[in-house]
Amino acid sequence: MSQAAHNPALLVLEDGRAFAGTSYGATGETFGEAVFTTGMTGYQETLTDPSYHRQIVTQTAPHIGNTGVNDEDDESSRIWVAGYVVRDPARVSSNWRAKRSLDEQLKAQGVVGISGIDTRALTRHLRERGAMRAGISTEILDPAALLAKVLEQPQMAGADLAAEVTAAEAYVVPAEGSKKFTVVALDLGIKTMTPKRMAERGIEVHVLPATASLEEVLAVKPDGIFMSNGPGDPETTEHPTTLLKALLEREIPYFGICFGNQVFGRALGLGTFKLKYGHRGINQPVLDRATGKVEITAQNHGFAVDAPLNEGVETPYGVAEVSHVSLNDNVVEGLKLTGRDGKPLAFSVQYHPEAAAGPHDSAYLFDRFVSLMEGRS
Ligand SMILES: NC(=O)CC[C@H](N)C(=O)O
Repeated sequence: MSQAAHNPALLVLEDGRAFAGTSYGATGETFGEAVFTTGMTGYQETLTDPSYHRQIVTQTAPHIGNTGVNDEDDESSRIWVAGYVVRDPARVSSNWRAKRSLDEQLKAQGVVGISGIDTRALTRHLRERGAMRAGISTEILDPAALLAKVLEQPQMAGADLAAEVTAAEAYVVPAEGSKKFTVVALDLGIKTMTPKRMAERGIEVHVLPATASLEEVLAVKPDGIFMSNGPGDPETTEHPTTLLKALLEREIPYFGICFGNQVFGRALGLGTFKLKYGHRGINQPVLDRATGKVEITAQNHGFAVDAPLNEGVETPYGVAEVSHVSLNDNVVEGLKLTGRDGKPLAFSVQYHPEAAAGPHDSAYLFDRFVSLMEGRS
């Protein structure tokens, strides 16, 4: 190991729990909400998921970095996690696509991390006490001093972050093969794989910044509307929620993923709330209540929609129902709306059917979006 790998680092949680470890990635200090993800693979996709903006992510899998970092698997243009916590980083990257080590990539992008700590104890702590603010430092190694800085940081509840991750300019992802439909995708922190999964099905995707107006959306003459995943508290999504209400009023088919599920819930008049420690990983079981099928899903959410599980909700746009639930804790994992004409109008899921790095059980939802638009064209 290099000399730098032996530099000390400190992780402190806002309730005072501290973990002394070794510097990993960039040196310096960083702050965010401490959360854990249970994915055994896909660390490159995790790191570049904009929904992790302002979060310090710990991997429950102990050995991370084995396959290095390649030029193909990024889910956006940069690493978004605020900090990274790994038990036992790989000393050697081994994969035919690897261009550099994970440690090098973290350093190149200035991402401060810590390794060599008991990530199982950290995960158990977050599971018992809930996700909470944290800091990692290679400079302040006194827990009380770092804790004082952690306590100055903003909470995730109430955080309005979409503007910090959205595209500055609109762009188009062309349909692969012959074009069947045009969709506007509102970018609240969209991942690369999402427009791609639509393009593969003949959809031309117009990705618009989170601030796009109703006029800008309608100017595209979309057959359908999509709203993406994204960081922050769904209670702050006033503009996307107002926009979606206007689009549902016009009976334009809608599909939402993750943040897009929460925006949909709010547009339907439902509330959202913060989960104790959230769902993050690529091994989360979900029940599709219409078919009785269980999907193993990719997830990354700390908030959820509050909806009655066993009765429909009357809304100005039709009747809404809970379509999917988590088999771990019954949290709402999907919503569907039947329009005033009795036909399906909109649906959304709290998890990630685009699922890079898998699993692909939920890819059928993109086909369902195509069918939804066919049913209304
Ligand atoms: N991946 C997402 O879109 C997450 C949505 C929201 N920020 C949450 O944590 O619940």
